[in-house]
Amino acid sequence: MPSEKNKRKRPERPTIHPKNKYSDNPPDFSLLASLYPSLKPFVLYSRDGRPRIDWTDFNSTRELTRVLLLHDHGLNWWIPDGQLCPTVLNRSNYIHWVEDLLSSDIIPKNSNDGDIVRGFDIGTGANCIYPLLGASLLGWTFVGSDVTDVALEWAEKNVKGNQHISELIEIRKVTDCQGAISIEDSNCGESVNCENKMDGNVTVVEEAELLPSSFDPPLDMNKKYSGPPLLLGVVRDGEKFDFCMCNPPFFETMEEAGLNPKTSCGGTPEEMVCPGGEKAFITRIIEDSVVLKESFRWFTSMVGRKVNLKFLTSKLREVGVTIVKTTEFVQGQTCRWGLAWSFVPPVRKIISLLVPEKSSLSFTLEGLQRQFSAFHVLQSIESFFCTGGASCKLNASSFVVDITASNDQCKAFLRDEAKPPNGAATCNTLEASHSSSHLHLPSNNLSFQVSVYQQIPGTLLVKASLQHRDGPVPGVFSLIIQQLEKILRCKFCREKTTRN
Ligand SMILES: C[S@@+](CC[C@H](N)C(=O)[O-])C[C@H]1O[C@@H](n2cnc3c(N)ncnc32)[C@H](O)[C@@H]1O
Repeated sequence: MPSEKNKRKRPERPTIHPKNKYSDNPPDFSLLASLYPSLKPFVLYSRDGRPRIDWTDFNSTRELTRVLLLHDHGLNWWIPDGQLCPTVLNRSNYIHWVEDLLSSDIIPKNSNDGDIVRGFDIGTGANCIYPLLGASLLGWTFVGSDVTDVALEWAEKNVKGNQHISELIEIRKVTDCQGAISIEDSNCGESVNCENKMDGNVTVVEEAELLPSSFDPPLDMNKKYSGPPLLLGVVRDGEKFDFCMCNPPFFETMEEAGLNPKTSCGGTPEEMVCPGGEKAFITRIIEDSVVLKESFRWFTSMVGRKVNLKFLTSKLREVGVTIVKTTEFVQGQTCRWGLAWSFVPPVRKIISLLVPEKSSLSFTLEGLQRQFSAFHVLQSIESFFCTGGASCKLNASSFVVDITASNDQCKAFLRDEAKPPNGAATCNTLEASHSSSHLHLPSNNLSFQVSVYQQIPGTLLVKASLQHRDGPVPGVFSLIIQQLEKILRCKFCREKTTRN
């Protein structure tokens, strides 16, 4: 039996970078409402008296963002109706992750510019959130690029409204006339010159891989991104940056953007959608980075879907980067990933920063049948483990199930004849080679937590985390999760889904 003390040590869903202002002090809505009367109408109270925000109301989320930026960052800020409204906490996590990258000694630091850090925010949006946070929190300088008039106009307003940092941020317009530029076009600088006058939950798994530095990059000639330029043609001759960052349009269509009923962060089609979705958008950034490898120390982007993270990571290997790093950002039920790469030869030999044994596993369920929700999947997970006799605790508000299974129960999950939960009787279970009789099973209990996250409508991410990294045999854990995956896919998915 776990002691009372151990019971309390349940792994929390990692949500926030330790350097994030809110990691120890989450926003106090009640206090903020008393200080800022304009927020008052948007702070509601639950039956137990706890203050909360209606995340489904755009005006609430925008007012909260405005107040947090003012109160905690001394920033004046606003966006017009319908534009993408950032959450301060979530966006700060990305900034702090970049800060970690810059301060790590994996690649050499720039010696020329003293301590001035220069960043490039691809698609800064009307909210201009990354330059504002980077400049106010860390004194970084930025170029923030965008294509739409409204984004450019409001990004400028948001910069000019903050005189103390306005010198640090340039808003740069990207035009379609630059769109004709291809990676092979060596005259890209000309188009840029004509435009020169303008402008959650944190790291769970982090990996750094050293890749061979002498690698001839085969360029993918079959580019799918067909929009305006991203880096190549926007970055000017001779410009040097420490990093670029990007929160790309994640989706291919507004239907796919699907508008999560639990939140309303706004977002116009220009902000949310691009042909080919984030995969095409980030692939173009990768292709641009090959040409601009001397201009940036780190290239980074947010990635919305794990399946794309896999694709993009292998794309990076193809183009001959020296380092790839990934991280995970979690906010509420949403998971996003950070992807970073560099062409700079590393100063030290890091083969892998991954924990030696995988204590965290995940898979996606795509093509979820319409009648099923994340909650059905969660219940099915509980039922799978309860049927095998394990002790299960389902937490419906955080979408997690905590499971503790004994040795014998582990065996039961892995036995070929293990009964899948209701409705999945025809699913195959593990192959004979994985039969429990061959396994060295742990002598103590196996405790783990399974979480379900909504990625986009019709796609769920299921994540399982072992409670003790130094605990029982990890092979068993991974086989049990494979078993669970098979059963859930079989029960809930319309078609073949992707393994992560
Ligand atoms: C998802 S929004 C991100 C806005 C903001 N950075 C944030 O995190 O809230 C994507 C932004 O990329 C911009 N965008 C799309 N194509 C672009 C391009 N080729 N160059 C620069 N920005 C682009 C869109 O106008 C939009 O503002």
